[in-house]
Amino acid sequence: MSVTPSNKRPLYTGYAGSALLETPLLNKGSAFTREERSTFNLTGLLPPRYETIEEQVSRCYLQYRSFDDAINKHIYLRAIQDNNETLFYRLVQQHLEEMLPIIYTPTVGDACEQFSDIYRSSRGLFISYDDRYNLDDVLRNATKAKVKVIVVTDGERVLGLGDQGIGGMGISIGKLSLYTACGGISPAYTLPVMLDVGTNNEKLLNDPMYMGLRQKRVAQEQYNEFIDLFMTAVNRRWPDAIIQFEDFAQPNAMPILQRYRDQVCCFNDDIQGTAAVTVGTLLAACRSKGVSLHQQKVVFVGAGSAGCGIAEQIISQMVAEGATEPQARSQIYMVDRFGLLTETMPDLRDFQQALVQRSEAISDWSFSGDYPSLLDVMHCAKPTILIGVSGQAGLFTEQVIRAMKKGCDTPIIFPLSNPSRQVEATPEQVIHWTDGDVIIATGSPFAPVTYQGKQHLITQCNNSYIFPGIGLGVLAVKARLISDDMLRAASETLAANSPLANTGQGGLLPNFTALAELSKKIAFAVAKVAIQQGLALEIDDNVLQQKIEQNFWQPQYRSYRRVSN
Ligand SMILES: O=C([O-])CC(=O)C(=O)O
Ligand SMILES: [Mg+2]
Repeated sequence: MSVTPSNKRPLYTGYAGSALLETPLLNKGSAFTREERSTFNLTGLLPPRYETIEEQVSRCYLQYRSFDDAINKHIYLRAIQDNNETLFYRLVQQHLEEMLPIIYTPTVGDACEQFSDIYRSSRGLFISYDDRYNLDDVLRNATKAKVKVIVVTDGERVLGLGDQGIGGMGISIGKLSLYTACGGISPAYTLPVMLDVGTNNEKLLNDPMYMGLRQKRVAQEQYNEFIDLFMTAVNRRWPDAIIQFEDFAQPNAMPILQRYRDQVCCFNDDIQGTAAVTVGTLLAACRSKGVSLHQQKVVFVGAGSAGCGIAEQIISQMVAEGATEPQARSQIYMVDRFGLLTETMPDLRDFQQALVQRSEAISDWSFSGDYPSLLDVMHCAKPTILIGVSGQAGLFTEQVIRAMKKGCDTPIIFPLSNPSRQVEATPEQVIHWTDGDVIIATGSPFAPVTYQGKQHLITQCNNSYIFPGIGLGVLAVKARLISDDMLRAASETLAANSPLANTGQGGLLPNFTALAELSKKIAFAVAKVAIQQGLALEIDDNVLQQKIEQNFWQPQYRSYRRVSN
């Protein structure tokens, strides 16, 4: 069977003249040919030379290099995105490693914080609480007829930067840029959404530039009603779209996921995406060390929904490897603000209750406070894995890391908090404090560290390894829901592609430049599980592979045919 990939087919459009140049999904700028300029009333609107996309990319890159600050590079790239999406993705594709930290973590964090200050042009949907009874109309205003992936945030917990109000739109945009650049989802099918229910960030409320609702976040009951209205309206308008929840605050993230995950094709990136990438990276780390995950003792710093989500996924992986569930649970230590979560600790959330340590398990520990501190846990439990999801810089102190190293060889240490400045310890610190005998991965990108003549690559354990592939797989087979087993398939595929585990060399995870190929593999594995679980279209492996390849959008200009409006 040979089918023309979607980007090779001509596109029929009624847009012409300046309207065509102002439509970022269609604009080709100086690459409009002589014939196109004549057919689409563009003659005279552009400099006379006809350029290729490669020539356009060269000019953009030259301009890009003229900016020194990351935030200015970000603003520049976003401007190209809002002017000519094909060119934007071609540029990013050609300079992926250099530009991902600019359009995504860590610079996207600054862009969220400064969102109103650097605002240039509209993108996506801002759905304000005031419009809650008008949602059908608002969704109609999104000119995209077919939306396949939505990233929605309410901006309450953006990366490790807390409440950013409408600034959260920056993260929805950034995630979707990766869906396209690394997951091959056409930008014509993606929609960033910001649900504006106010902000509790005083600085923003007092900032004359702030462009969101100037009020405190609405009360819980109103909030729940709003989310429900949104989910219902979105499902009515685009019943097949994947909805990715992003950067919701802890008290809402898990309940929203639980509420909708069995009804709508949705997932929470911070809980499930982060869990899937962390488990995949841990599996790779264990394999490269020659040990099994189910033999490890794991300490978490940060027992929020992200930390607990990862812990649960580790437990199910340990069980899949043959551990009993109680055994697996006994090997997980969750440390939060007040210390180790134990069964006597009051006011725990439901999802934390299942992860407490039993009193008898720590009865012979010596510690001075009400609950064991992180350092106490290091001394008494002798963990082999340490994961930071606290959102707080500096929590992995020298004392903590040295205590861990004393208790085990080659500890596995993942300070995952984002962006870079929120990291629990920098890779350089961790490498020094462990005398270079450590396996490390971070959430944000860090440069390699040379210690005693040896170069350590710093793997970026970021959910961007997971979500583009999930999207591609789910869309290939029109999966109805996203199950835990689908996420586990993503983790295992990631681990199976670890350069370090497979060859003893290179990073724990493939380079970002390999993300597109990796996403296709993840998509295949995820889609297969969806089919096996009866959640998707039944198609055979060859057809599935073909669909994934064919659906993978490439940033190339299509030829246009004019139709009358
Ligand atoms: O965006 C990232 O880099 C990872 C993520 O989801 C978060 O930290 O909330
Ligand atoms: Mg996030």
